[in-house]
Amino acid sequence: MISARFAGRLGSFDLDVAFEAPGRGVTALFGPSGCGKTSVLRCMAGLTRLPGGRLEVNGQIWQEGRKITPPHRRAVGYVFQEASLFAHLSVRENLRYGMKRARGPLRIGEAEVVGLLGIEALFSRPTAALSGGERQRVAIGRALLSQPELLLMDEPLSALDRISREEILPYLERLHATLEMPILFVSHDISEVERLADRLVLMEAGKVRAEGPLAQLLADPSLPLIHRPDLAAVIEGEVIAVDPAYGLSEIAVPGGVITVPGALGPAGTRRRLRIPASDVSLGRRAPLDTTILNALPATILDAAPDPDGHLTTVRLALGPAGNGALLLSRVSRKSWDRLGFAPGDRIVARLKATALAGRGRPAETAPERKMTDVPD
Ligand SMILES: Nc1ncnc2c1ncn2[C@@H]1O[C@H](COP(=O)(O)OP(=O)(O)OP(=O)(O)O)[C@@H](O)[C@H]1O
Repeated sequence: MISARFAGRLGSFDLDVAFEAPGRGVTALFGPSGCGKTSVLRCMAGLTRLPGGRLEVNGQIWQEGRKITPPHRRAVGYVFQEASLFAHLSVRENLRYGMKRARGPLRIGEAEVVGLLGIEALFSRPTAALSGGERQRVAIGRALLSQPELLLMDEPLSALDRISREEILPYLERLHATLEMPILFVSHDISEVERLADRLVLMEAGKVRAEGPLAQLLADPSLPLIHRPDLAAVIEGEVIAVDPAYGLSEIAVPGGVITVPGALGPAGTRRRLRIPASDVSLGRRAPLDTTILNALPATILDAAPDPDGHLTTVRLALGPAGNGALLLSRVSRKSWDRLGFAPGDRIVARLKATALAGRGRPAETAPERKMTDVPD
């Protein structure tokens, strides 16, 4: 468990934040440029000292007002935007440097780090011969081998091109699924946050505007995130069946089962789905003649027009009882008015399965089961 509060002045900037984060999983600090995200991470690492603060990490007090544990006495791993590897050392020597800096008891071994980040093949290379994504993986490995109690990542992907970013994201997802360690992740790219974070701390002008579970905050009608053009719901579920012939997987989510393209791993694998609001349409009943595979019973929670007034954003709860996962739909205000839906209405949400392609994320493995093995 992490409990953080930092208040004070940095030049002409006022920082006044307080938030909590669980002792495991990824908490994203998200907000516009200059809102104070890096300053919070620096306070957590002890690099910036604000006398009005308190920091507790898994039962250890690292700051209590002016009593501040210096950075070198904190078991913190820090990964920066640009991987700062030692140029004169090989990859393996860089990793060994991390091990020498180990503060706390052994939590993660070299073999596990190397396996998780896929860096064995890079071992003997000089760091100058690495791509941006490879450098960042080595930097993360070095940080992990210092046996941190807490891993801080400040925009670790923002210096990478889109392809390298896509390459490295699955490694970060694996870290998230495997490590028993809290990760504080700073980003101003919501798509990274949607893929990696469990919790969100939304910052604005040096303050915490809101904090809570990711899926809830992404869909909170009182927050500005609801108005973004690429609005999407993030839903966690479990693979229950795979149909290799059609290349489809069935994912059980709270309140329903969603069919998704791709063989998304053996039954039991946890997956995260990102479902764009623009790919969800609404109807009174299940469509008869359509190519749409997913027609899910749901209940309308509420609806609000977008700022320009042409679109309506609808929040839905999946399932016949209307208590399942939160789904979002963005429809034209004209069709919303024409259909005359209202909060509390039971409707059918239609999702285009292709809209979900490749957006799962692996977790624990479980024995393989095919769709054909699942009883009707
Ligand atoms: N040591 C300092 N002295 C003076 N001003 C500072 C100091 N540290 C941070 N600031 C100011 O605090 C504000 C917040 O900076 P910070 O880097 O924390 O924001 P950020 O949200 O991480 O921004 P970005 O997303 O652009 O990296 C900025 O206006 C910055 O200039």
